[in-house]
Amino acid sequence: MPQIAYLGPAGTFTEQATRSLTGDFDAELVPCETVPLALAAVRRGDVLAAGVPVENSVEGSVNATLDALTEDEPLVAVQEALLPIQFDLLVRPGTELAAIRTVTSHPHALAQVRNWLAENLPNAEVRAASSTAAGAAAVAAGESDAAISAPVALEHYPSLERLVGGIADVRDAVTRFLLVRRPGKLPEPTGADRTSLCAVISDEVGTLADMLAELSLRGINLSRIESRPLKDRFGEYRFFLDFDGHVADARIGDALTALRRRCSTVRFLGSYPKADRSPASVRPSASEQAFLASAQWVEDVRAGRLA
Ligand SMILES: O=C(O)C(=O)C[C@]1(C(=O)O)C=C[C@@H](O)C=C1
Repeated sequence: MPQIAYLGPAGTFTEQATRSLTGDFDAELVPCETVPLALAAVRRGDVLAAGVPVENSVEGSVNATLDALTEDEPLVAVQEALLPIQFDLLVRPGTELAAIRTVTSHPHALAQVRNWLAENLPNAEVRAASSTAAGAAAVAAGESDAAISAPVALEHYPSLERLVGGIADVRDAVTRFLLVRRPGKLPEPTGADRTSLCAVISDEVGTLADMLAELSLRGINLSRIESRPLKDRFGEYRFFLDFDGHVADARIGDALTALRRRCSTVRFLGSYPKADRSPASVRPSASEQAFLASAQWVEDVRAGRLA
């Protein structure tokens, strides 16, 4: 049975998302303490794939994931999942709100309940945990009074109880997760795909605008752009781009060819079906047919068949 790593321990949102991402096949889920450790297990070949959080509608990108995707051997995303996010406040039985002195969770979770904490636990010390479930484990071990956790965590920590449920500063918050593997056969195009890549451009006038123009000229819808520092070179960045379409689509292949020429580094991070299955809207001049017909025309001109 294939093994799939995820940000653990059991009871995280990532575990829930990874279960839905691997719902089509039998898999053994392997918890890892951090996203970089989960991705390292994939790179070593210890596991087939890893489920990782990549972006939250409230708090933005999960930087640990973006960095770990690009700072070592290439990996590619093959599937994505969206999960609605609301939190529970878990405590040891009998703990009242007024008695809570310490509260712990994953920093991304804490950021999504900042207002709730300010209103309801203004004097509690807030401590970062490696995941929401690690926060629950800390409460079970008596190391913290309360944890901001995923509702599923209670199943794994039956010694705890839910003091407050449905906590969220922003209703309808969503986190996007990816199933990531070593490079290999890509998922087939579905007409409702997303392509992710990371590009490093030179620090010169107009290079970012030029890079984005390569997408817009081909009618490609950019859904996300994010920059992360290169770390070893102050003031230089890598850009993470998500856009509609599959690398097998003619307009995407054409845009990637142009980006490869323009950027000092391009890393392909995958083409995979979008979780919401919303089809890409493609204008007629960027359709497969238009690209094929125009490539054929150039071939005919070059061969002397047309002028
Ligand atoms: O700690 C967890 O439960 C996670 O799965 C991580 C994570 C994240 O990195 O954003 C996932 C979803 C929520 O947005 C909060 C935390």
